[in-house]
Amino acid sequence: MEPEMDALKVKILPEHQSSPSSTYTVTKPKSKSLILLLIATVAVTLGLLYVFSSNPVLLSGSLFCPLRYSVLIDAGSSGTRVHVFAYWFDQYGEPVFDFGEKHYADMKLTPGLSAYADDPEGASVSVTNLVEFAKTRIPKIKLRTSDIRLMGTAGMRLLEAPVQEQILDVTRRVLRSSGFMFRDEWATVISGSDEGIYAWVIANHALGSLGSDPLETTGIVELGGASAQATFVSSGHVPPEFSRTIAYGNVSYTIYSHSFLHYGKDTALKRLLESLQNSAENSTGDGIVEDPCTPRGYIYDTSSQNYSSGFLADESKLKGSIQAAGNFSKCRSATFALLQEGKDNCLYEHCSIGSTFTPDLQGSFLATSNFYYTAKFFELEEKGWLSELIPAGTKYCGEEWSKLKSEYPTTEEEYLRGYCFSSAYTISMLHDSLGIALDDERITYASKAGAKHIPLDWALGAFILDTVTPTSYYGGKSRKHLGFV
Ligand SMILES: Nc1nc2c(ncn2[C@@H]2O[C@H](COP(=O)(O)OP(=O)(O)OP(=O)(O)O)[C@@H](O)[C@H]2O)c(=O)[nH]1
Ligand SMILES: [Ca+2]
Repeated sequence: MEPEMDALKVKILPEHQSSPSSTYTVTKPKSKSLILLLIATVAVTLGLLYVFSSNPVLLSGSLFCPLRYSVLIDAGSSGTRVHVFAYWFDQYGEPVFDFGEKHYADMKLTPGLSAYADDPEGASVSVTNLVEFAKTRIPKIKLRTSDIRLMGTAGMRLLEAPVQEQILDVTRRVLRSSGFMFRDEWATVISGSDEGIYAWVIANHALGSLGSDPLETTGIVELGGASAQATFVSSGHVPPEFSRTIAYGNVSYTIYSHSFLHYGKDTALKRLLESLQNSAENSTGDGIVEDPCTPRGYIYDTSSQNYSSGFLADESKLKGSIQAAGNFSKCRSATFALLQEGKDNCLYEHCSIGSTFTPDLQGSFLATSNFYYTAKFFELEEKGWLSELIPAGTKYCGEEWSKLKSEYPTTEEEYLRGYCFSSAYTISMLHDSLGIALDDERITYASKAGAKHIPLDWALGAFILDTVTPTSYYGGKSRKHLGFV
């Protein structure tokens, strides 16, 4: 995304703003005809201003509404992504967001920062590269007034606090010297509840339901690498520990938001394999236990370094005790058992996953991240996809690994190996545990939403919310109410 060049050739800048590179300097006219040319140019410009002023969008980002920039780094378990936003405030002081390629750019690097637990300094390379990418998308003159923030999610949440801080301190050092506007407290690990709210915000912004009737909004269920989120407006009772209230425009939303830590696709698969290994070690038979979530013939010789998330167990340790024996219904039962672990510690009227309360899901939902990747791989219909996933997963889990590799030669093995597991896990989570009916057409899978196909990345929701509502980031103010950005 090149900084948007100005539509007009002659800029009349507000006096407080230095003239950016795109402004042409009008030189002293040498003759009468030049003076006439200058007068004609100014007259045409004023005429255009009058015409355009009735249509602010055309003026946005160039004349009275200069582009502003913000950078957000999402430190996820399977990768770190930098998001670069260009935005402006219209003549009413309202922020204008555009996530098209002219005003938005992103890049992802693997592995995630949590993979540097044993070498926190190693995280600096990743963050430096992401910062350099961001700098290619923002005019140099704007860097010092553009904020950069880093938000860690489940991958970082799973680290011991001291290790988290070591990695965060490394990122703070890089961000301090980046040339962007930065404060140490802007590199943090966010709560799962915040992560869910941000994803809900971008989804409803994209769908145009942000600011409308709460019961018209769309919920989000997201299956990440190390955590899963469920976020939606519930008309039922929500205990305060699961309830979040956000105001957008003049509408207040009371939202159920929870992040199921350890229940991401990668961490759940790791837990399943570890539990199988434990039962192999405790078995009285030949010490080999079947793994119903991995296609027959798969050899557990992948060291976790080969996986982007770094969360999958070092599978080579599993050799000799676990045998791949893909079987969808057995995998669905095994993953359901995983989701029900800890249920006897439930303190609520009912718990959906572990000892966590979830109100009955209501309204429409978007299923994102690994739910999306799995449904997309099986080329399922967007509506009614859950019921289709069962036969598709049953067939896939029953295939030989060598056949799958030859059938999908361009699919990364890390992903190919996980589709048996993720198909069964999707059903045991969304249907068996959260109670979504298999034929419920209100839940669709997606990675983008709305007429403008906006990416459903929680980071975009964080950017929106922090621009329009006061946050601790700016001493209780929002970007909208601050002069510097
Ligand atoms: N099948 C498939 N899986 C993918 C692809 N890209 C990413 N993933 C998987 O999707 C998950 C990443 O989704 P994200 O929501 O970005 O998860 P994350 O941010 O890395 O992890 P969290 O810290 O839990 O949020 C990981 O499990 C990846 O292995 C893809 O192209 N295909
Ligand atoms: Ca994520």
